[in-house]
Amino acid sequence: MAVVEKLDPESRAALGREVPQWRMADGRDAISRTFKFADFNEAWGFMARVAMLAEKQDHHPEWTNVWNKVEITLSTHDAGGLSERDVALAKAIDSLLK
Ligand SMILES: C[C@H](O)[C@H](O)[C@H]1CNC2=NC(N)=NC(=O)C2=N1
Repeated sequence: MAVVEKLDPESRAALGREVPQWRMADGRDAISRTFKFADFNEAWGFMARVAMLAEKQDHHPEWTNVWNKVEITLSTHDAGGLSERDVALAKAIDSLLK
């Protein structure tokens, strides 16, 4: 397994521009975003697509789903915090909505 580095300060400072829809997760070195859909069917379809992205990137979300709401938190367990992998997955997830 390649060593995964935590985000460097410049990349951290750029998060607001790179992934503007994501916020820092409370008390964690992680980013979170909440998605709301019309109903469970839409939410589940979104989760299925995120799951495929996660498998493709070998980078997996921490997530909860309540009916039409999906909350996703991204952090890199192998790095003990945020890494470029989290930014990449967040961008890929956002692109599912376009
Ligand atoms: C063996 C496997 O490649 C690693 O465990 C991957 C899987 N998915 C992962 N997902 C996340 N979020 N962090 C990781 O460190 C991670 N590591």
